[in-house]
Amino acid sequence: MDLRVAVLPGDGIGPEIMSQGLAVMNAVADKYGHKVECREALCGSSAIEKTGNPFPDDTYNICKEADAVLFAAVGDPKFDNDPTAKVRPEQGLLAMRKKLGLFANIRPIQTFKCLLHKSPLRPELVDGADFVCIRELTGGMYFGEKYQDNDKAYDTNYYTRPEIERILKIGFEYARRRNRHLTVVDKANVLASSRLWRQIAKEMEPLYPDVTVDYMFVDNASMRMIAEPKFFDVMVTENTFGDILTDEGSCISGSMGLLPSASTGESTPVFEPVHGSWPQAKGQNIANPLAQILSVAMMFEYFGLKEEGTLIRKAVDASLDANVRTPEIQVENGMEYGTREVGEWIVDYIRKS
Ligand SMILES: NC(=O)c1ccc[n+]([C@@H]2O[C@H](COP(=O)([O-])OP(=O)(O)OC[C@H]3O[C@@H](n4cnc5c(N)ncnc54)[C@H](O)[C@@H]3O)[C@@H](O)[C@H]2O)c1
Ligand SMILES: CC(C)[C@H](C(=O)O)[C@@H](O)C(=O)O
Ligand SMILES: [Mg+2]
Repeated sequence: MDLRVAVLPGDGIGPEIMSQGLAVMNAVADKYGHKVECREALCGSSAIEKTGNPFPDDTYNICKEADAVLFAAVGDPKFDNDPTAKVRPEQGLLAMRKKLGLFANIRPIQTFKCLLHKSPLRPELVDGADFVCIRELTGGMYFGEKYQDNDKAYDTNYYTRPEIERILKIGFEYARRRNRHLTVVDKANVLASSRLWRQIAKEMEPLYPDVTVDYMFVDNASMRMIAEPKFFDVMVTENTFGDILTDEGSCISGSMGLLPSASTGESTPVFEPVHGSWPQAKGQNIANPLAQILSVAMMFEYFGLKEEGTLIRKAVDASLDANVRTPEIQVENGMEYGTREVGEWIVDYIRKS
């Protein structure tokens, strides 16, 4: 297969983890005879510095013309610490999602046997936990009308029926392909937007008689995820709740550096870690590259290249089993491996497989 991939390394640890993601992608492509053509583009803080725009038109065009986008992370403390800054790196990520129509963000939460004890939860609670959060990605408070002055500010949690229907459809269909259990997470006891979500979900239920649906308030869901993560199979929720719940989900897996995602919808899909640019770790070679590498696996799988994805997952499992791990999931008194070394080990494993 010929693939054109737009590469957006972004800020902070972004370029370091992206290098490893690309090395793995190229190793897999070589092995299976795929031709991958990469074009790198600016996004986030580095794009603001060079162009004044966190998602320049050139970047948009490169993404639009590509078959897939590999995105790392954006964000910089100079903006995080200045709430008055009007132009912000994260706007680049949001603009990319909106302009490409990427309304469905697929965030799998999985566990790795050898990392069970790295979770702050008891190993028997997390052992076997495996669910997918389908996060709505182009609506809600992130994109509703906003206002801010010195005395007041608001964000509007705006959703329309078509926006809700299309993401719920993805949730129902995902549940069908898994264990047929869908949890709709909302705050329908308080929010009008959530009540519309719940109303539409109930209307759609009869179309999927084989799927068991339950409705859970987001505060309860955040507790249940920790108390009984194996309860969940597929969860579908709005933009803000999905953002928060999936960071919480990393505690089930054992590290933020383990969660990949796929943002899909109307145009070029984007494959991106759930985590951010972790600016404190920039240049230290300590960031876990696995979220980025597993995002590459999701990219191959998206194009129907199942074996390629499986090989990456096998290589990742093998690296963890061999204790080739970044510091945050390192075994006690184990050898230290950096971002680069973990990536190189995985590339080597793929070449030798
Ligand atoms: N998708 C994105 O680009 C994205 C996502 C979240 C946050 N951000 C931005 O990133 C910046 C930092 O935000 P934050 O500190 O809230 O979130 P963050 O995800 O960057 O980091 C939070 C914590 O997660 C852990 N972590 C993150 N990535 C890791 C990795 N690869 N390996 C190991 N551990 C990892 C670290 O302990 C870190 O302190 C902010 O500017 C924020 O806006 C960007
Ligand atoms: C950086 C930020 C805009 C982004 C979001 O909130 O969607 C991030 O937290 C994520 O989870 O991808
Ligand atoms: Mg987030």
